[in-house]
Amino acid sequence: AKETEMAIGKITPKQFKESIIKHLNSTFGTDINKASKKAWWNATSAALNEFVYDRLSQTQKTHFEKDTRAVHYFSLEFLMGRLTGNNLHNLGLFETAKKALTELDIDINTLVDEEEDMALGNGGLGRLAACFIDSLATMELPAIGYGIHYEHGLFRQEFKDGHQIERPDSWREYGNPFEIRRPESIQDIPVYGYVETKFNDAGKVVKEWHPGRIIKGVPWDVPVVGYSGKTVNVLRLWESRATNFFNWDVFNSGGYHDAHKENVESETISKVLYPNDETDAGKELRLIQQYFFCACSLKDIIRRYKRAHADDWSNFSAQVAVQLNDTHPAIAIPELMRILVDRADMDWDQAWKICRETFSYTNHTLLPEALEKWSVRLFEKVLPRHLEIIYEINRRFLESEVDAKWPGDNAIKSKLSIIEEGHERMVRMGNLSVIGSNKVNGVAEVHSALVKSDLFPEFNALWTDKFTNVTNGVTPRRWLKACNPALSKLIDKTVGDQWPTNQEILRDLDKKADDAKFQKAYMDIKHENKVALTKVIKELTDVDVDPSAIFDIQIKRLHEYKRQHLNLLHIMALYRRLLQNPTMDMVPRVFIFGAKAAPGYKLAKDIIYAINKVADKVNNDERIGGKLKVVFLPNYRVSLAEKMIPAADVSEQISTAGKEASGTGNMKLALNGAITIGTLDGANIEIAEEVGEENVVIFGLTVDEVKALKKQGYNPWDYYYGNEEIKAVLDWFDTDYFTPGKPGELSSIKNSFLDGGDPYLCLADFESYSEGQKEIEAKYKDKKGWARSAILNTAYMGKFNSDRSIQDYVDRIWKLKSCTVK
Ligand SMILES: CCc1ccc([C@H](C)CC(=O)N[C@@H]2O[C@H](CO)[C@@H](O)[C@H](O)[C@H]2O)cc1
Repeated sequence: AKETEMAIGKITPKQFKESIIKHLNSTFGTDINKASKKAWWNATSAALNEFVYDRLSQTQKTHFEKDTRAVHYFSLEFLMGRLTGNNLHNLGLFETAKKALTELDIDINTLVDEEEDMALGNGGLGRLAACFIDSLATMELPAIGYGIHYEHGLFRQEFKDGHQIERPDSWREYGNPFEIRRPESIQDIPVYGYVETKFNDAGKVVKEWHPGRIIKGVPWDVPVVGYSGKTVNVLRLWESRATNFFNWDVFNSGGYHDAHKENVESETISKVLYPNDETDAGKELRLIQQYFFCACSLKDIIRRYKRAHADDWSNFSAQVAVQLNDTHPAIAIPELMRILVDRADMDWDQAWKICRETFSYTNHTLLPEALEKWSVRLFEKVLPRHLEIIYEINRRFLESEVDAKWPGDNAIKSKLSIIEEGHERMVRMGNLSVIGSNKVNGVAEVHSALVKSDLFPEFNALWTDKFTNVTNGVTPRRWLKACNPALSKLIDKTVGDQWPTNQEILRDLDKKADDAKFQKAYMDIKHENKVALTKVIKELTDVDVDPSAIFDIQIKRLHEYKRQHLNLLHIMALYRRLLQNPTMDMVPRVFIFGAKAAPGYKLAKDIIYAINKVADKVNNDERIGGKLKVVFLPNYRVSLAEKMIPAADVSEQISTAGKEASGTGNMKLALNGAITIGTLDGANIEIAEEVGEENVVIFGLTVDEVKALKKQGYNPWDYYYGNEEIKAVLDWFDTDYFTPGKPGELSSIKNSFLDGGDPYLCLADFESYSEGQKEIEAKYKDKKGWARSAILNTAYMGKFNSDRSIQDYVDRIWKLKSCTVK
């Protein structure tokens, strides 16, 4: 350990260079003169892994020796992005590697661009999981992330004539230096089949599940390097493989394909990530994905527990906490019950007690279409024994706990029941998660309040202290230290370099908020980052933008409730005002978008097309003198966000109030000095509280006003006929102005606002939004005032550090202790 400590801190660029060359030669069998950039990246990663693996085994050894209680973060998504840069920074080796590579005439920034994103997630939920495991390791908390080792992550997005085209992701094509295959920990997972009811010789009913197929689960470990490299935890991702490699009997009887069929089907389980964000597809394979990784993970946890506790289950929930990242892993609850009751022959009540003490559940969305419900029929087919266990959990819950509080009240019972009656009986994974967990939390104060008042009011009445809030956060290591090195260095010089693990230190920057010298240094860095982004924009879209214009950025998944189409309406209104008055005094503005739409989400794809068509027209319209530019960067992902966020002046957080559970992009953009224009939704409310009303621009209806307007009946036509600008802009969609020769190609957008009922109240918020944008313009013109606000946003983002979120989980839910790894 001593030499590693020493080695990490003390290795010289020269020694690191030699290590890179050694790995190039001996690990990758490549000669220095023939090495490709990919080879240099692999060799550099191998050189840094020497330190990672050492700390990894140190950490595991220590946790085992101290038999530490640990949290297990169950998530179907981990949106990790790239790891080379992050791991170098967290090991304190980035500058060393930079110098070593420079001596090899390699620019570290181009080298890290060789790495494919580990895009094993859709958006907020998946990225939050990645930030959380970074914080858990940095805070030296024993933790394991559990998920699926998808062969193909989130699709690659290309634009063809402005339309989104999906291409398969192949992150592992060139191998991945940051994963270790662990064949010694393979698990066998049963699915399908039927349940036999038997009586054991004590006359007790025993349930025997005869599975129709066994799937092999192969774990891949991705080291999670904490900042300062003391603790290296694990992210264990399960790959599905077929058990019997080849069914010779079927083959010999001439059925080659059938012989192989089973294999193919088993392997498809971890083949690809479902690209739906906030919309439940309800596909059989998705349910099997959920069960597969939960069953593998629980078996893995129990194997580790038994090493220290054999068959004494009494300490299980004291040693093991499992966090359910939304309802996607909720099947873990009946799976643990099956293991305890059917396999460990435990009586129901004791087993149920252990379950509830072990599991806790985080809700990330209120959208009805995102709440998972599986048909009883499908459950019967895929997981017959689990269905029985769910029925029993439900029966005991309704008959004891619900009836105790609401005797004979069937209405309440049907509301709280895990089973939704009706022509197609459904299993409500949200209700199961609440019933089977000791704690339920939302991800921002307003969201957690709505989870109690709107989503689970009866459960809240039944178990008030079960519900809590943990406002999201983001890791300042990736989202400031690594992605904005120039600003990091300025901060180091100003308040010292301990802020990556103690972000409250940034608060002291507020003393410099009005300091002209510091303002200049701070805004010069913003400008440099904008210049860098103009190059990326040119490379990806061939559009030239002026780095002195306002960079107004909206980056997130494409969804109606996030209202990228409200942003587009305002852009079209601005464009129209400019056409009517080209000399209009307007600070040049570049509206920058990044967003993927779920492949099956038509209107979302239409909105992407519309933004691209409007962009083409506006960007090539001489009459407006380049005052307005619109840019849609393709294939928005973590590594692109790291290039866009440091260059942002304005952060668009314009969701309909009550719809965005929290948001985390809002935190990253504010941390990097962007001024938020947003609604009082999700964490925007807490950001405004922390940075001060004068350092953000709030507009639009509040949560309660949205509810009131919906209640009284919202008619978007009133705004169409009531606001001439809205009418003109909407009518523009019907013409072929933006789609020459193809009138009406964009009409689906207009229709969604009118006939479609404008469900997310874009027209109702348009005027307030437009006023908000004028306020942004006015603020930007006051250079000193703007610089002050930007600096204060960076200074006051301490609350939104994922370390603070994790500390809240530790204090309120997990009751975990940190463990120093010598
Ligand atoms: C069943 C399909 C599906 C897939 C993913 C999801 C996620 C819960 C969607 C998601 O990513 N939600 C986002 O979670 C972030 C982290 O808490 C929040 O900051 C965002 O507001 C929320 O939209 C729902 C439904």
